Amino acid sequence: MITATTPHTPAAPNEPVARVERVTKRYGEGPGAVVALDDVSLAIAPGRLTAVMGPSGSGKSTLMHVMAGLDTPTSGRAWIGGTEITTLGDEDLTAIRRRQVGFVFQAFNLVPTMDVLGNVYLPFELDDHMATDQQRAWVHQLVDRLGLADRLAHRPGELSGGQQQRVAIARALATRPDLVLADEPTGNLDSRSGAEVLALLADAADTLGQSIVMVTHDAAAAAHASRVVFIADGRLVHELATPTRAEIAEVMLHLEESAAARAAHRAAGRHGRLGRERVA
Ligand SMILES: Nc1ncnc2c1ncn2[C@@H]1O[C@H](COP(=O)(O)OP(=O)(O)OP(=O)(O)O)[C@@H](O)[C@H]1O
Repeated sequence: MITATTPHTPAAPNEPVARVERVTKRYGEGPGAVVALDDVSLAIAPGRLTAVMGPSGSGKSTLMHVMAGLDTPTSGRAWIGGTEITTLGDEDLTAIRRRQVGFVFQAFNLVPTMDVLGNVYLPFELDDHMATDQQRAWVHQLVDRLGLADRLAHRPGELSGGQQQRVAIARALATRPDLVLADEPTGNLDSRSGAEVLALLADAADTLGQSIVMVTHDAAAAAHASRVVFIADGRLVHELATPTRAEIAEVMLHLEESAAARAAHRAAGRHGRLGRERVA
């Protein structure tokens, strides 16, 4: 078990570490516009692993991007900790992201020319400050716990996919951010490495109090979460607390069937219109 030695100022107890309120995101204008998020409100409680699930194209990545301040909503508001990010300029937004948010991506996104330690220390460098002694001690605990201690001088190309993702997790946790956002973190891993990575993320939430939001298609991955929220057609439609894999799979099956039925219905409408236009 890791014990944190780095002083950390967490979000106020029981206050959400991130929140969106009545967020809508529309791409394009007129009849071709796509509503990726439709009046979504969600608060992320501290110290938990929260999974966001939904059929393809349901708005999961858009939600994550709005929560991280990587994308601005068409309407509605978003907060990281106590700071409203929807009103911030680019510079302040970048600073908040660097200090308060860690990212884990499907494709690892490590710097190929840097070794493991260089990659893990990157958030400090990007934020233009040297890690303090306490932060260094913390990083060393992390790399130990993540099983990377004997790989510190290796470059990403010399590591397995699972090891690369563990480096990405160490990097995301290094600054003890308020929130870690993980986008399909096991999407490029075999099931054994994927299960290891998920156990590490769940452990980071359980034993370090790290707040993590993970977007995933995979019911087995989401079953590591203490809360699973489901999104369909840009709306939050359901949520489960500490669900089993079977319970998650059942909800997903239902949502995917509904999404397929809606798509078929829309396609039939389009064909009907086209047919009528041809006859006219
Ligand atoms: N930049 C964009 N321009 C236009 N439409 C977009 C853009 N980004 C996303 N969309 C549309 O918004 C909707 C939601 O997309 P999003 O990527 O958030 O879904 P998702 O649930 O993450 O999908 P997947 O699971 O397939 O990655 C989709 O219909 C998508 O085509």
